[in-house]
Amino acid sequence: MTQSAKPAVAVLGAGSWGTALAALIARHGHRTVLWGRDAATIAAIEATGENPRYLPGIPLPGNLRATTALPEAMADADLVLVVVPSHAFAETLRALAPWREPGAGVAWATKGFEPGSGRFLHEVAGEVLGDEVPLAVVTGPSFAKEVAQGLPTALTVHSDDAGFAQQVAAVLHGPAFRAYTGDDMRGAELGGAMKNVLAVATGVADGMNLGLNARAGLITRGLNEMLRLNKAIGGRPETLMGLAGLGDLVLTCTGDLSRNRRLGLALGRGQSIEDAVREIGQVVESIQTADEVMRQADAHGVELPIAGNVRDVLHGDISPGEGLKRLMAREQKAEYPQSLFD
Ligand SMILES: NC(=O)C1=CN([C@@H]2O[C@H](COP(=O)(O)OP(=O)(O)OC[C@H]3O[C@@H](n4cnc5c(N)ncnc54)[C@H](OP(=O)(O)O)[C@@H]3O)[C@@H](O)[C@H]2O)C=CC1
Ligand SMILES: O=C(CO)COP(=O)(O)O
Repeated sequence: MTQSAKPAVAVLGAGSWGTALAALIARHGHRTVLWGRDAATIAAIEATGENPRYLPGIPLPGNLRATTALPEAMADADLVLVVVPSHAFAETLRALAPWREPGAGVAWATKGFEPGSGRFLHEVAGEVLGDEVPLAVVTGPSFAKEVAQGLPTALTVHSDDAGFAQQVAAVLHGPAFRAYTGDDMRGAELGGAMKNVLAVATGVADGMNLGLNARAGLITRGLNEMLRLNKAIGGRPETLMGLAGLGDLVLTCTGDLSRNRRLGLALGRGQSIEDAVREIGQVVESIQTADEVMRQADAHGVELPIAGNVRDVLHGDISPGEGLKRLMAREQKAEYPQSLFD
């Protein structure tokens, strides 16, 4: 640990969420270095104290440093927080590994699975970094813009290493930010990934003006899909009933700051996926995550009608209207054929 009692933190990924988390941590008095690959964005942060591309108009704390040099960001960092999109997760871990200080744990706020393999991110991290490195996932209902603005937020940090979960939570916890801890990495990662796919569904319904009943029905049955897959993959039900599941599901399904919801809204209004993604101009994790969620579901023999229809709409195989028809035509059944809480 550095001279001051507070751990020094390297935040890797200078998009909206990496910048917001780095600003939060710097405000808490930690030596914080934000790494990003785009020289123009990093230079602008250093020169103007603002991230003009991802968080325009929001002042960043004066003690936050930014760099494009990974070794510089990693030097003397007691804790590493990875906040790149899921498609860049493995390559970022491989890049940071040689520069990690001995004893420094690695946490991530990325949501999704490894594209292509469908592996959980903690599995990827364990393989790339080895068993000895403390790992944690940071997840929960948290729009970057609101965190950057200092608005009250609660999220959760899950790790197999209780001490590391506590260290990461302590770095994040502050006057406007509550960080809880838990030890269910699988459930926490599943919740963060699945809510993005389900947000597309509610966005589509709202884009088609299907009403508030439809939205509430999709959120609730979406939670049911999360709980069912969670049971199959060995996550704990309470994780999905908390910040990592229900909390993030409600936020993303109802809040127009969500890029995944906005994608659904655009599709429901008849826009093409290409145009919608171009207009959003930021990462929309559901596009890859829908495939990986369905890969997990198929592997475990779990039926996920909402997520499956989202996947088919995102592939362009069916229209949003056809997706709706399919969901409404499903057989009548018990709400909980078996308990998901045992
Ligand atoms: N924004 C939010 O409110 C929240 C986001 N998340 C999650 O955080 C993760 C990051 O998303 P977010 O910050 O929002 O995304 P943004 O679209 O805001 O930013 C993406 C960032 O990732 C960078 N990037 C893309 N590819 C690579 C790569 N191969 N190597 C290094 N950097 C790369 C981009 O760099 P460049 O500009 O050069 O393309 C950019 O800095 C996602 O998994 C998301 O789900 C979680 C909670 C909240
Ligand atoms: O994960 C998020 C909020 O918790 C951000 O959601 P979007 O990626 O849909 O914007």
